[in-house]
Amino acid sequence: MPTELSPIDTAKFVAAKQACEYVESGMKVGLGTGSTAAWLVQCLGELVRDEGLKIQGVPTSSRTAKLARDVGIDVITLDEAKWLDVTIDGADEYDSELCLIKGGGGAHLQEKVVATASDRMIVIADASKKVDTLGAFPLPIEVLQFGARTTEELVVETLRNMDVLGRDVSLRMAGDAPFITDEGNFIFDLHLKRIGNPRQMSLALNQIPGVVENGLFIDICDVVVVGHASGQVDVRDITNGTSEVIRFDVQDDENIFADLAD
Ligand SMILES: O=C(CO)[C@H](O)[C@H](O)COP(=O)(O)O
Repeated sequence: MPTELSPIDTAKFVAAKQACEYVESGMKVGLGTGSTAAWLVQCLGELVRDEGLKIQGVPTSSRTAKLARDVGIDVITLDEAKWLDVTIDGADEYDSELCLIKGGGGAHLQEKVVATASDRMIVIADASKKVDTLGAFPLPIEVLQFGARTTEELVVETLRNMDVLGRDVSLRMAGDAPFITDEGNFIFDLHLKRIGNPRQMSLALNQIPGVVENGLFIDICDVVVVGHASGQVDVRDITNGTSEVIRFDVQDDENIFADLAD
């Protein structure tokens, strides 16, 4: 583990570190997927190993499950947990109402199931994820492999009536083959450029039978924790309308990064 991080990793790391404040011993914690969530899992692992934090983690992907086990977090399934105290995850975009686009890492189905089964969802992000209007990031939808081409036609048809600026649909690939999710499904990325009405979009997409779940998270996220390369972290909680600014001293590697050094 490097003790010096790039500006973007510093931003992700300080957001993840601050989000650990929401986690207490005895909690069941949803563990997100992606590069920002990976920092969170590492920070929590450190607290488990060195400070006796006792949590049970519910991962949102096979990747996160492996990382969580590797860092010493007690991993359980969502069915074992039934309900979670908090889920902490990254996002591809968030707007002022904390509506999100997720699924850039192909895990939004499990992420949405886990976040919805939690008392609180905390998003950790760098400042580049903030948008005025969702949609510049392609919206992922997870679809059944069965009849995927027909589902694509139905998606294209549905988009005709939507307030968007682009309507291209692409099958997500992993090299020469389609990307396959942990649930064995395909992902279509919808290149919409601007989503005028995310709520309507989410409902319309989920009505198509072959669509398993779309990557819009609406009324799910409670708090956003935004890290900056300077070490500043902005916390906004929409459940109580509070905002807070925290500053980590990123010059002092001993203080901030040493925990993570091998
Ligand atoms: O939704 C996700 C994975 O499905 C991620 O949270 C999202 O893609 C953000 O990833 P990163 O933290 O690497 O920017």
